[in-house]
Parts: sequence; C-alpha cells; structure tokens
Amino acid sequence: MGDEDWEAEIIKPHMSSYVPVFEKDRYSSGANGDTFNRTPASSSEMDDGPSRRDHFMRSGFASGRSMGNRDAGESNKRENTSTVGGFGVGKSFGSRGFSNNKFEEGDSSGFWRESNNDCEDNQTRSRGFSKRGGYQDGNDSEASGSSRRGGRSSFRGCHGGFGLGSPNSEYEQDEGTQRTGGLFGSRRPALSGTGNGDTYQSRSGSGSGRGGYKGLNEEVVTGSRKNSWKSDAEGGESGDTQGPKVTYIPPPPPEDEDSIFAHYQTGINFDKYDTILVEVSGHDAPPAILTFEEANLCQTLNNNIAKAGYTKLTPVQKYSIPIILAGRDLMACAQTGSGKTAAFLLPILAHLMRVGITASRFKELQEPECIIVAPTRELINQIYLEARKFSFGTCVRAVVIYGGTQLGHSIRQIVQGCNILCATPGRLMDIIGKEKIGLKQVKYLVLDEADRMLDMGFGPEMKKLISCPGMPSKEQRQTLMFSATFPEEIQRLAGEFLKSNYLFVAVGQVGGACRDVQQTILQVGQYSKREKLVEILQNIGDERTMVFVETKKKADFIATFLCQEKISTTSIHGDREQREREQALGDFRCGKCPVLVATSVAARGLDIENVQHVINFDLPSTIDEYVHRIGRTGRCGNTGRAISFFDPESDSHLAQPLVKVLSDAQQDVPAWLEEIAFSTYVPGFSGNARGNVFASVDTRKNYQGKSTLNTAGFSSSQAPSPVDDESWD
Ligand SMILES: Nc1ncnc2c1ncn2[C@@H]1O[C@H](COP(=O)(O)OP(=O)(O)OP(=O)(O)O)[C@@H](O)[C@H]1O
Repeated sequence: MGDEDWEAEIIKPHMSSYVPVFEKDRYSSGANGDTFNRTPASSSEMDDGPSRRDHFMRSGFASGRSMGNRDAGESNKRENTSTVGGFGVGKSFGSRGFSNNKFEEGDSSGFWRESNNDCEDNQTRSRGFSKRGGYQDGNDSEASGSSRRGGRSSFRGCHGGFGLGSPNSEYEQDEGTQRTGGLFGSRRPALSGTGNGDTYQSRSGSGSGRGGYKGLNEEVVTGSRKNSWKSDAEGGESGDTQGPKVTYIPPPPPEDEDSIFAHYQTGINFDKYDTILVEVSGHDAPPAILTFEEANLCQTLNNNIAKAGYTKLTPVQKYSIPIILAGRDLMACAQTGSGKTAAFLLPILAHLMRVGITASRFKELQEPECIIVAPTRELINQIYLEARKFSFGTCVRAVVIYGGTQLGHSIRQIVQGCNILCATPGRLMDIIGKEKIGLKQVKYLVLDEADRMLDMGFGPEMKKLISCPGMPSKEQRQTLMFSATFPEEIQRLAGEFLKSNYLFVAVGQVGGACRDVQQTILQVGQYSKREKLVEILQNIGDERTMVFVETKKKADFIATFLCQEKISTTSIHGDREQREREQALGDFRCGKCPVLVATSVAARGLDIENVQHVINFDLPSTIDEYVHRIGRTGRCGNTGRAISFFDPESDSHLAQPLVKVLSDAQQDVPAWLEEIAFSTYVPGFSGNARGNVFASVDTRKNYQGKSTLNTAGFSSSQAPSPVDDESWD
C-alpha cells in the first residue's frame, strides 16, 4: 500500500509482454486524443452540563458464533462459469488470457504493487483538477493495466482526451460537461464483459473524453473555492467546468409491490439483539419503545412495515424512534446490519405524515423537508429505496440524486416533487448551487455513516451544507447522525451540527464488530495472498463473497486474476463508471457473479442478501473501516464469516485494535497476533478508550467543556485522515 513504486514495474522489459499488440498500438499512437505517456505520477463540539442521565439496559451478549461451518476440506470448486456480467472471462480471458503471464509469487513485479493511489484522489479533492489527466495514473494504470491484463478485451482502457463538451447550464439540454472525468479525461481500466453481451463496453474512445475517471469531485467538491458554497457547485457537475459529459441515467426503481417490499429473512440471532447492552446519554431521554405499536405510527406506515417483514424492533430502533419523534437531535451508534436506516426513516415519515408536507410537484421550487446524505452512491440509492418502500402509498415523495449520473436526470426527479431528498454530498451541493431546491423547509438533516460524513473527506462539504443560505440553523432543524463507528474526534466535530442537548445512543460496544460475524485473521505475506485467496474461494464454492482490497487498480487486478482462475468475479470501485458499478452490484446481488472485489467504496452500509463471506485481501488502514467491511456479512441476525489477511510488514499498526475488536466480539485471538500487538504496543491505547483509534462512549463524558477544534472546525491533528479516499465518492 503505497510502499512501492509500481510505476517502476511498468518499464520492466518483461512486463511489456502483457500488452496485447492491438491495445498497445492503439494507446501508444495517441489516437483519439489520448495521451499515453508514462510520466511518473507524483505519488501520487460540547460543553454540556455534567448531569447526564445514563440508561443501561443490559445483560450479557451471547456470542453469535454458530456459524454455518463449511468443511475446510470441501472441494466445492466453482464451476467454470464464464463471467456473465462481471469480467469477461469467456472471450476476454479465454485463449488470450494470462496464460503466459502468470504473476509470479516472490517476484516484486508479480503482484501489482501500486503507490497508494488514494493520494491522487486526496490531491484531486484538495486541489481540484490537479492531476487527473494526461499524465495521471490513469495513464499509468493504462500502461500497467493494458500491459498486465492479457485478456484481450477484459480490461480496456477508456479513452480520455480533453473533455471539451460545451459548457451548458441548462439541464433540459445536454447539460454539458460534468466532472465525471478529470479535466483531461483520464483513461482508466474498464471492464468490458464481452463474453456475455453485457454493456460494459463503455469506452467509445471519442475525444470527448467520455469515461475518464469517475470524478471524486462529484461528491467532494474541491476545496479551492471553499469560502463560497455556491461557487463550488458552479464549478462542479453543473457543466461550467470542462470535462466529459455524464449521460448515464440510472434505471427507474421497481414499481411492483413485490419488488418494492422484497426483503431477506432475519437470521437465527435476531432475537439475541434483545440482549445487547444499550446506553443512552444526554438529558431527558424519552423511554424506549418495545413494539412498533408503541410508536403510534399511522396505518399506512404500519402496513408498509408489515409488508417489509418487520415484526420486531431492533435495539437501535427501540431507542431512536421515540427520540426522533420527541424532536431531539441524535447521534446513534449501533452495530452493522442492525437496522439503523429504518430507525431514522420511520419516525421522519411518521412526523411528515402527521404534520403534513409542504413540498409538492406543483411548486416551482422544491423545498424538501428532509435531506439525507451518505458517502457513496450505492448506499444513498439503497437508503432511497428504503424510504420509497416505507412511504409507499403515502403522499411523501422521496428522491435520490448522486454523482456519476446525468445532472438533468437528477433535476427532473426533484422537480416532480421532493419531500425526502437522498443525496451524495457533491451532487447535493451542485443542485443547491443551481438553486434547484430550497432549504427553508428542511426539518431533518440525516447524516448516515456520520463519522465518514464528518471526516476530512466530506466534513468541509457538510459544513458548507449547513452554512448554505436558507438552511435552518441547528436550533431550528433536527439533525440525526448514524453509524456503527464514532471516533471521539469525530464526535466532537459533530457538536457543531447538533443541538447541545442531543442524545447519544450506543448499542453494544461503540465501534464494535457485529458478533454474528466469525472473524479469522490469517498471517499471509503479500506474495502469498493470491494463492490463499483462490484456495479459500475454491473451498467456499458459490457462496457470495466480498473481497476487499486497498486500491482501485488492485481491485481490477484481483478481479481479473480470479476470472482467470475460473471464479466468476466482478468488481466495484471508484474508477468504474456508475453504470458499471450498478451493473456489478446487480450481478453480485443476483448471484450471477458470486465474488465481488471491492475497495472501501463498498465497505459501508451496503445491505446485500446472502453475503456469507468477507475477505480482507488487504486490511484497511483503520480499525473502524475493518468493522464496516466485515459488517457486510452477518446482518440482521444472520451469521457470516470474515477472513482477513494480515501482513506483518504492513498491518502491524492494526494488531492492537484488532485484538481488541476480536476479544470484544468473543472471537479467538491468534497468539501471533497478540505477540505483534504486544511488540507494537502503543502507549495510551487502552482497551476501553482505544486511544485515538476507537471511541467507546459519548465523548461528552470525556471532553466536557473542552474544545479542540480549530477555527475551521476540522482539526487536522484531531480528525482522522480520510480512509482510502480513492474509493469514496
Ligand atoms: N426491525 C426489523 N425487522 C426485520 N428486518 C429489519 C429490521 N430492521 C432492519 N431490518 C433489515 O435489516 C437489514 C439491515 O438493516 P440496515 O441496512 O438499516 O442496517 P444498518 O444498521 O444501517 O447497517 P450498516 O451499519 O451496515 O449501515 C436490512 O435488510 C433491513 O431491511
């Protein structure tokens, strides 16, 4: 992870043999305006009173470790299926695959070592269009990608060139350029599933630069114009900035009731939720409710809840629903997969149904009563579908907008009426900047994955959002924050968004891993990882598995490698076009591709049925991210397994927090891991406070009266650096 100059690899003579001749010619020719050079990328608040009433509902927690064990020796080898929709195994990898290009273990070039290209995105976020373009890693990746991907059309570089679509602010028209590509429309790997007739072949190679990198700036507006809430948006996807057009219009959501209410079964450990310790801190917290009936929701809402298969509240719902209904601000922390989405949606909908809505499709300016933000496109879309499900048959209309899609489409959705606006930050700011929505009616501001929304990656955007003209002050709106993890420093930052008497709900160990996930840590060196991965996947058979890697390029690489190994695989990461991302997720959801290789873009919030395994091919840089990643399995009382490759060379800093997370979740802790943890002892790290790594309590208890914020509110020394920014939207 950033420890090696992989750029150097691409100039190794033997690597050039990976370049299929036609690809090489095409790219090196500079045709289509592509620049295919190999210039090395430059590596790349709460002074609240002390008397807080703490509620403790407790009993022990039974470990949910009754796993559906698989016989380790089972040779349930995956069928040699051609990858339908994922990577074009069939034609793509068939005869012209990697046959002569085995990635040699122990060969430093054997693995696709990359500089941590998070850097490039960090830079992009902070400097705008600094280095996306002709010279950037896209080229490098192209070089390495095309040179290492033997599959004939399995991974095709997309063609950038200069995105010179004419600026055009009228969404009704072709809204001009959006920042889906860098200014120069970098090329990047593309998955072209030629073997199945899917639509992955997106690279037209036109000079419009279509398909450049997907443009993190869509969600994180660059900081260069940080004093102007509007100018950011104007310089964003609005089309005022040159860049390739984004024409993708996502398919409409399902209309039939069966699809809208489709859900998976709660698992055998669902009832064990009742035994989880819950702590509520803050003054005058309303009592928890025990049943949906006690929430006193309207009949339509109750019908929808029943149709969704919900019969019993989860702990976070028992506490959050009455708190939100009482009009209180809330910061809620509950384990992954325990129903946080419904915990905020249901009371918001109940309130809107009770007081009535103001926004209507007949108004020229849409003024939503609720804005929900989440860090990734897929997650916000999932939240929207939940909002749509629970509001079914009501007058409340939810709308979703996110980057990577046609801006005009987003605006058209809004003008049809918008009460609940689900949005990723960049697209939201763009729409606000275009004055397509008014903020005066906002009663609820929800930050899902709030710790992520407030860290250095998205925090400044969120600050701009609450400073936008018309946005009600925190005293006049209700602000709700949800996550499975809440580092202390982020909790302190959150105070700026919340009324001082907000309530803090902690379900179980704050930041703790879901106990329904059986966690295994294997010591695997960098060069043995692929072999180990294949071995594990072959034993797993066709059970749905998410494989997390640290960088986008590695995601492509590993997915390609697995396809070559006849394991149907697809991938999701920030360099894929939105259409491709949605296709990949769809193929994974339906089981067409039982393996999904992902960067941390898929680590948070995604709720996919039947994900039985999570494999951390690369461990993430923080323990919180680890908790989110493994939380893609073992959801809603179901059991799951997580296997993580621990490379002492690069992961030692995680040993201590890992030991803590494992033991808190009553998992076996390998002796070797304890030894590493001991030898890398970090003074100040304690099991309870987790030092800077992990919050365990409402920080108001620890930091009453103290403020460590700098004037900007985002202390670089306090706030964690963004996790794997390359993967986030
Ligand atoms: N009371 C309930 N009864 C049955 N199913 C529920 C209930 N509440 C939520 N679920 C289901 O549990 C699954 C997980 O819920 P959700 O995605 O809201 O979890 P989460 O806590 O937000 O997870 P994460 O931390 O990963 O974002 C969803 O499929 C949801 O429909």
